[in-house]
Amino acid sequence: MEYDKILILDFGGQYSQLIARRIREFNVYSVIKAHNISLAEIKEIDPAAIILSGGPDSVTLAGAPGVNQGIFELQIPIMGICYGMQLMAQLLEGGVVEKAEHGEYGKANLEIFSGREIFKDIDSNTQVWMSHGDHVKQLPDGFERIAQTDLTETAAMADFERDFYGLQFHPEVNHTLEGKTMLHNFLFKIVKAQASWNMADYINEEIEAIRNQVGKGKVICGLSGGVDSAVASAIVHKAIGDQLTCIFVDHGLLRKGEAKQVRRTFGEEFNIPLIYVDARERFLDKLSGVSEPEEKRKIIGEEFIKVFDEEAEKLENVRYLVQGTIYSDVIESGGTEKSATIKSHHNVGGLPDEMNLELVEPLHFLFKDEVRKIGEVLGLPEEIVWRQPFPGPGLAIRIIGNVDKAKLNILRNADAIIQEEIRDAGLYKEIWQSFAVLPDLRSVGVMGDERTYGYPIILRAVNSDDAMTADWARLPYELMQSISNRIVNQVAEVNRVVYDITSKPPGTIEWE
Ligand SMILES: Nc1ncnc2c1ncn2[C@@H]1O[C@H](COP(=O)(O)OP(=O)(O)OP(=O)(O)O)[C@@H](O)[C@H]1O
Ligand SMILES: O=c1[nH]c(=O)c2[nH+]cn([C@@H]3O[C@H](COP(=O)(O)O)[C@@H](O)[C@H]3O)c2[nH]1
Ligand SMILES: NC(=O)CC[C@H](N)C(=O)O
Ligand SMILES: [Mg+2]
Repeated sequence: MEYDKILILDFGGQYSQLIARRIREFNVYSVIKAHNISLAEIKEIDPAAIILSGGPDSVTLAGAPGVNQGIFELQIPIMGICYGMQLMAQLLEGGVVEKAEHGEYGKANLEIFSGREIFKDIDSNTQVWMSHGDHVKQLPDGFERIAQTDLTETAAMADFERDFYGLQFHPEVNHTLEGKTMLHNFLFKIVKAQASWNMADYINEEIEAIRNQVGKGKVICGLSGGVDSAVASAIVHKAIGDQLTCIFVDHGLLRKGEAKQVRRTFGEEFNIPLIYVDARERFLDKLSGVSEPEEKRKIIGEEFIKVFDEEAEKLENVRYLVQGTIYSDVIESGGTEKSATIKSHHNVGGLPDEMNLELVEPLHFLFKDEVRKIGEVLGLPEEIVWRQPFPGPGLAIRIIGNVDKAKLNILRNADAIIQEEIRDAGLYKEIWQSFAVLPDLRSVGVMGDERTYGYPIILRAVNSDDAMTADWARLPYELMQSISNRIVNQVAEVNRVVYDITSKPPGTIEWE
């Protein structure tokens, strides 16, 4: 690979992947490694620059994660972000870090008084996002203070001679309004990187990695009809051709008409063999009487793997399972060392402990909008690339409490009306997800002078960039009225429609 590489050393920060993603957006290659890799490995990577990420630990405590001191002798630019800056200050001669009297969390005004290239084209006062309890008390030799906030004297520091920079705030998050400019300045004015890497290169690298991983072995791919698995299978197919077979599982938790539509679209558009598995009864049996959300997720995750195992057995000599897992699935499932489990995504935290098949996940570190870009580069049809996400556990996590056929029917009918109305209003692509939720309660209504006692349907529609955060969509009133009318009139068991106006956080997109 002949592009400039930016090496990110990870100290367990929540946003380490976001740093990598910002760099990819500038068409520069980046690679994330654990903070403690050896100097020899670093030299092998031969980075054009190193970024030290944030992290939950405190450098003031014994046993805090460190880094090989040799990086400071490589004569390449280094940027430390938050914990990374504190570590730099502690390791370099003369620097002192201590616990601050007060932490600084959230938005802050950064006052810049120097900075040359790193703060080029940025106003001297700009909003940044902070999340720290420690601060740099004394600068290491050769450094100067280049910015401050009300609470933090050294909010940024630089050694212009050696091109070492420390930022106490997080340039990678959107709340740091000029964060992208700062990273851009670092990459192109300081590192002088070439913007020569792109998604096509990503695809080629993945193809090579997949070939190395699977060799001549046979591979199956869980194909759901969603964009992630469509893109994952397309990449794997490019890599290994007819070693790949796709498996589409109908677990009885799909939406109205979905099984048919997926079989048609992929049967026609993809020249990859597709096996359809009718697993409706077995999933519903396993879910019968179960109401706890995490329990449902685990059951579904496990049953998926059983189905994949059985299909693999039939095909013989299959050792690998491709999944369209993306980074938000991993983070929410508590899949990185420090992250908490919000919900066990069936394809990550919901997997059984023992697995026969080895996973192949070419999109593991990407965010959804990047997956869509790859889908476009690969020339996948627009209806696949721009399909709204639909969770693997399907309608089971949109029915609060017990799942049964009667409830599935109600939810399917209500959901189909929402899909149709959103499409007719021309909003399908613009909205991240729009769907119905069926809660486990009923209320009183009056229809045709009769008392009704029926279920409400919760309408959920959100805007998002990457599913990590989301806001409820400001749907036009006429559209909401039309959805409400149609659902109450056409879905017999429903007598009320409500709209969910909660963002994420504090809510999540799905209800379970
Ligand atoms: N019904 C299914 N049959 C086979 N595999 C599935 C099914 N549902 C989900 N999977 C597998 O689980 C992975 C994760 O599901 P997820 O819903 O996150 O992705 P997706 O369906 O590919 O895309 P999207 O998020 O846009 O719906 C899929 O990429 C796929 O590999
Ligand atoms: O494949 C999946 N398996 C799952 O178990 C799962 N749970 C949530 N989702 C989808 O992930 C995104 C974030 O969802 P939440 O805000 O509800 O956590 C949203 O797009 C959800 O639809 C899932 N996808
Ligand atoms: N976000 C961070 O990297 C925090 C660094 C360190 N844990 C602090 O509180 O100062
Ligand atoms: Mg899906």
